[in-house]
Amino acid sequence: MSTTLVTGIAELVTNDPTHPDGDGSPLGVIEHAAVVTEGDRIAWVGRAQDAPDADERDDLDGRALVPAFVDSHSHLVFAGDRSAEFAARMTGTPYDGGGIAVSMAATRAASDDELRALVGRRVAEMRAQGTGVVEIKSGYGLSVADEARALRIAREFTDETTFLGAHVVPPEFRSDDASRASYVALVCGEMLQACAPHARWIDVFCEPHSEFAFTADESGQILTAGKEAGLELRVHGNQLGAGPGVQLAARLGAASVDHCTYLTDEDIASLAGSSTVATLLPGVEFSTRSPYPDARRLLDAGVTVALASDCNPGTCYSSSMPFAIAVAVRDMGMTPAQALHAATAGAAQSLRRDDIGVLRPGARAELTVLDAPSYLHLAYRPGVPIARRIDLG
Ligand SMILES: N=CN[C@@H](CCC(=O)O)C(=O)O
Ligand SMILES: [Zn+2]
Repeated sequence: MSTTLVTGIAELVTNDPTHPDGDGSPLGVIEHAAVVTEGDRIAWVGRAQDAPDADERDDLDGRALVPAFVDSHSHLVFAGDRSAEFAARMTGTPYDGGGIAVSMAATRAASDDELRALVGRRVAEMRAQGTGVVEIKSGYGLSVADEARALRIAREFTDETTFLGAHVVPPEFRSDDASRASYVALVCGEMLQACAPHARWIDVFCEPHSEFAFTADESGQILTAGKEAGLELRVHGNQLGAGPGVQLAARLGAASVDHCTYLTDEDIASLAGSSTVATLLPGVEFSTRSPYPDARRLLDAGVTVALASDCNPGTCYSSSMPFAIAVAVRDMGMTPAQALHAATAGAAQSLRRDDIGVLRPGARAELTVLDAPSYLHLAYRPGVPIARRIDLG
């Protein structure tokens, strides 16, 4: 297998605090560094002066190199857009999840090839901004065939696929309580059976503040059925107000609870005593004019925090992890180091992966180069396209 020596790295973020050449911080920063890759894996990391030889060389000419961003929350399988809904929100209309049915109708009407092309374009957009591994959810099909199709297409782009039949109750099941209950039964039964072969994860929009989303009881039923079918758990929780999602996720051992816009002290205590990662989605508060959560409350309590884009047509049509980092630093109380760690190692932990989000021998060679001498520029230069994933494999 061919090896490549990457030189000219002014600043290398390893996320390996134990590296002997590192600064001992959680980012494990090495100055004047080099990296050797072998195929799709990291073979060596250290100071440039100690670097071994390799078949090929790539000189970064004084740039910073970081682990590729891990985008652990996205909804890329959709057709159409909801720009008019966004414009209405900017003049005061609150977000309530009702628009998901609009995207559902457009997505159901699209052909497989149209959806595949749309997802491909969005993944390429992410890669061009420094993202490596991406998680992709279903959730705009909301029928057995349309959810399974969304996951089959998502699987063409990533192994991190998430069944989100419980995104909202679709309009055809909203007439009364019995009809709603029959949708929950469908998600737990036939839909789950059709989708589980194409998914690693199951997720639910647990949100009592939206009439379209799911209660704690319904969410618990759906997550438990998913777990029995061999899927691992994720939760959309506490997005529109304080609610049961965070504590449900912690109790059921979910890998991640995402949004966490509104958190009580009890929510934070339950996360601190669990293995559940709190995934913050700064683009959502930005694009819905919602209050930003205080990431410091979580970090001070010892909770692992991840950042992700939540790229979707409703609450945040941005695929940019550097944007999420910049907003988290500006408005959520994170330091630039905490935000980068959350967008790489934290997000990897939310996917229960130890082979990404870190640059150490044996990890995947998922590398992002910055057109800047330091990772600080990610937040310092918002909106400037300085990050790009490099593929040496
Ligand atoms: N809130 C639930 N789901 C998405 C939004 C989906 C949409 O509005 O289309 C989210 O993560 O914010
Ligand atoms: Zn989401």
